[in-house]
Amino acid sequence: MLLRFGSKPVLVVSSAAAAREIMKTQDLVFANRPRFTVISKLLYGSRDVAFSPYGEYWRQIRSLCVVHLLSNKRQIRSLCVVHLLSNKRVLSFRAVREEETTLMIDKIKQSYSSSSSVVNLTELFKSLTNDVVCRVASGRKYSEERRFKELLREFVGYLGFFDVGDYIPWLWWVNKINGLYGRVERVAKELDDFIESVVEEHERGERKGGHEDFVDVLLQVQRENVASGSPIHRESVKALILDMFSAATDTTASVLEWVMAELLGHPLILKKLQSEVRKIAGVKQAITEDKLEKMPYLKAVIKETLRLHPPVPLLVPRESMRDTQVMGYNIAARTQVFTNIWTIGRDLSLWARPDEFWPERFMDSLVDFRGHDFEFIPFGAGRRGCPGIQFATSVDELALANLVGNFNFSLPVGEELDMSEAAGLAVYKRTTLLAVVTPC
Ligand code: HEM
Repeated sequence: MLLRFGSKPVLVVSSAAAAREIMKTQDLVFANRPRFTVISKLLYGSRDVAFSPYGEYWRQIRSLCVVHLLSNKRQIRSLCVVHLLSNKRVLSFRAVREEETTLMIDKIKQSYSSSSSVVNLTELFKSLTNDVVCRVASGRKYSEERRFKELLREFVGYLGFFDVGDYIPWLWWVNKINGLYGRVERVAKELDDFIESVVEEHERGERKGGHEDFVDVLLQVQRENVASGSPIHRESVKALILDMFSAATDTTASVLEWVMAELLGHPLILKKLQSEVRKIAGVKQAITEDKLEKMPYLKAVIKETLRLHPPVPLLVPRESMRDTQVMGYNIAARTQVFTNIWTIGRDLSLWARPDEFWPERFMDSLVDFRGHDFEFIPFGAGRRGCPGIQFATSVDELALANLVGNFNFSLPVGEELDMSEAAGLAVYKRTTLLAVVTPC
């Protein structure tokens, strides 16, 4: 569907065939991101990976995050072989994930042994993902620093904000007058102070923590590039750290929230999942990652959740870099593209019983979310596809296995399951997910 929002042409893609055309056949043409005023204020002029325009700078910082840095190019040359988000690197943070998952399980045990057996799962999942991401990114948790959490929440909220001035340029003043830009600048400044202190702490070598974290690696690469005469800007380092915090936390937590909501609404599926997990790992055991490979139903349950509740339902917008044609329609240069994967995931021509939560559809099926099957692209696809797939699925699978392996869940008495969604960059349940949790 081709629309016009003010002065901007906007293409909304709602079929797997059109998504394939945009993210595979013409991936290069649509590899740009539109420029958004609010995002630019928050992310140092879009110096991060997710919102930076397509080009040499984006290629460099993305490869810094994803592939090893052994390029012959002068700009970002490095002797260190790092894969910040590569499978190998993600595996190296296994101990962090296992420790934090065990802490989450202990918190639940404490709650039912002390007062109430009703647990706020939404809060628990946000804390888990926040703690894992903070430890991997900066070597420590900030659970006690409430202001940081509030700032991050405001920051993520603004990332999903629709700014009328981006579409109707002569209305640019509206959000200046109503104070929005002022609030955004205040959040950006406070977050910058915080991230700067994290970076300085690393530079002074004051950080305690066993493993080399994301900030260590970025600073190491920065030092090497200063030596080779092509420095990475300080603001790029800070934008990349913010990308980690914002792209990883809410998306990963939202999957856990939706999967548990679906399981509470489908007790037979929950039972089937529990029996798979307990058969492989035993009852009330701390489940380690090596066991997950033997749990195909668990993986199918997570896939089915991503199909029905993709955390980023319109993907991150793309922009065409030149005039082109998509499925016979003329598309002008600088057209914004939103891919509606929520609709594609429920397309009757692609999925049997599309509105039903039915994980069995993924058993013995080769359909996967890695960007090759365009009927199922919760992480996007192509050049701009999500580099955090392994990171997110490792956290979610481990947490889910431990939850259903250790506990039984039901809805609190008198509570109805509310499956409505709240708007935002990552789509959460509109209401908090509460559950009665009892030992199995
Ligand atoms: C369930 C969790 C997650 C979901 C559903 C998700 C989804 C997405 C989507 C839809 C995109 C845009 C893809 C496109 O334009 O084709 C994206 C981009 C991105 N994601 Fe994720 N993501 C998740 C977790 C993560 C994690 C854990 C990280 C980092 C540790 C991460 C880092 C990024 C980055 C850096 C980009 C921008 C890539 C670029 O523009 O080159 N994501 N993600």
